[in-house]
Amino acid sequence: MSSRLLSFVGRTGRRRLMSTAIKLTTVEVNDKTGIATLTMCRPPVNGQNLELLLDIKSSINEIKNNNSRGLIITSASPKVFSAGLDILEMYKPDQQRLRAVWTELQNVWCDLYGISVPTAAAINGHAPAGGCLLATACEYRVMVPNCIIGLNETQLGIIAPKWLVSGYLNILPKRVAERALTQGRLFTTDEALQEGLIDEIANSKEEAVDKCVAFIGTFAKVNPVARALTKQQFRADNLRQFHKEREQDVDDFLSLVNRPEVQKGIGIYLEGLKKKANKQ
Ligand SMILES: CCCCC/C=C\C/C=C\C=C\CC(=O)SCCNC(=O)CCNC(=O)[C@H](O)C(C)(C)COP(=O)(O)OP(=O)(O)OC[C@H]1O[C@@H](n2cnc3c(N)ncnc32)[C@H](O)[C@@H]1OP(=O)(O)O
Repeated sequence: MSSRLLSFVGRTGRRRLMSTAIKLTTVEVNDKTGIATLTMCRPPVNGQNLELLLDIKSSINEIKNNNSRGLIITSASPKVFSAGLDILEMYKPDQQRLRAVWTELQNVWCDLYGISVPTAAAINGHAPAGGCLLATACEYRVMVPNCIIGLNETQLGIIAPKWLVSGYLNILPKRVAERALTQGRLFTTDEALQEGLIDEIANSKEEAVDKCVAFIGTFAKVNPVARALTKQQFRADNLRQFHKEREQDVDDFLSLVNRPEVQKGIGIYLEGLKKKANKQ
């Protein structure tokens, strides 16, 4: 939960500041299907800052504990599923906060990747980098047309750590994953379908959610314990490896982000994003 300062004029005519708690995710459980939809709501692009990551983590835990039959992750933004890590968190960063951001990204990934109920992503917009990470942590992906998805880290001059790549490797043939990662390729919706990075295309967010519901429905007659243990068997090696390396991974991330040439690169990248947004 993030807290925001709201400014308003009180009866005395003085401007007052009020601190309110604003949740950056919502969880809605459908009474009929028992499926929970986790929606990210951090405009404009669901940039993954510390607060959004904490809220995603707490929503996943809520779903774990409320006996939902499945989890669908989607976005409240009309054009973007998630633009990945909020680049502002990495620019001239406060060190403790930067450490917390990466730790929470790790937490979100392992909670979503490891949850026992069926998971699906209704990708209702662009999903680069950390957006792709969330989608590939799920078991099924449905995406709307004319968007992009992929791990573009090498395009940014950085290496995606192993755990970030492992979702990719669960889905794509090794040959395709290696080429896409070394190129920092962002797939269009059609290309993603062709390569198997997504499972279906839907013409709207609503249709994407419906298709995710239908996927989760395919498990209706499967014993949930047997299903969960089978999923765990497939994912346990990646999770074990991740837990071995997670502390070192945080240190590596911090030292990478703090390098002067990386800081310079992030500054230029941010400028480019802002210029592009102003042109539109
Ligand atoms: C850059 C070097 C990083 C070095 C870090 C070192 C180590 C990290 C190791 C690994 C980390 C990997 C995980 C990551 O997720 S890194 C993040 C990578 N994400 C991206 O490259 C996506 C960038 N965004 C886009 O491509 C487009 O915004 C997008 C296709 C998602 C949407 O396009 P659209 O046209 O709809 O929107 P825009 O006009 O581009 O953006 C609107 C608004 O939002 C701001 N913004 C966009 N993305 C981000 C972001 N990731 N973080 C912060 N802010 C973002 C953009 O600047 C616009 O803002 P404003 O000008 O309106 O204020």
